[in-house]
Amino acid sequence: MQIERFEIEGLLLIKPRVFEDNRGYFFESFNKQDFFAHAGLDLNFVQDNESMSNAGVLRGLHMQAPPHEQGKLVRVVQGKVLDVAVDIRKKSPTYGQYHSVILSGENKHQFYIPPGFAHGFAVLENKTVFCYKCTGYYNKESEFSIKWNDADIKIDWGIKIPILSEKDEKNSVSLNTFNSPF
Ligand SMILES: Cc1cn([C@H]2C[C@H](O)[C@@H](COP(=O)(O)OP(=O)(O)O[C@H]3O[C@@H](C)C(=O)[C@@H](O)[C@H]3O)O2)c(=O)[nH]c1=O
Repeated sequence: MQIERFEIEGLLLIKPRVFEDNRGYFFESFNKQDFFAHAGLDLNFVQDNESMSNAGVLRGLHMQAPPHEQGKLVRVVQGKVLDVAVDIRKKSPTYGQYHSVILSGENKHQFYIPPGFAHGFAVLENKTVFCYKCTGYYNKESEFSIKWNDADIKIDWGIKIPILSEKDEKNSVSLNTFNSPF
């Protein structure tokens, strides 16, 4: 397992060791001990999620407020996404900045997004299966959504008119009107 860090502190890209043979492939998609040894994080995941989306779908930018905040370890089993994390930690020197990575069934990379980030992804291939582990349970009342096309964050999604949920279309707020709970 290899770990890459970025300018925005806390975000991690995990590149697992993949074993390939005549049957196909095998890899450990999560190992608590290894994660602690390599990243120094003793994560306690309580919920696993899976979604499927077609190309052009954009889910995000989502987060849950404390005490229901979530760290997320996200990956793609099949297909490809542009995955984005936006720093919304008020005291962070990189507040309002984002980092994006390509996650695909092919590269098998995983992105760890700690609490204090808004998260979203744009789907680049049909029938993309997206899986993630969360350190907190889903709590509808604590959910917030920031506009995918926020004028201050300026995310380069590579999609002009995405397919959004009704919730993301109607209930997302701009970063400049958002009072971050982090
Ligand atoms: C996220 C979630 C949704 N649901 C339900 C609520 C709703 O009826 C249906 C679809 O929910 P959503 O539209 O919120 O799904 P989605 O837009 O895929 O939400 C997800 O987006 C990505 C970007 C994230 O970061 C996740 O944390 C999560 O917010 O599933 C749960 O029961 N448990 C959950 O953990």
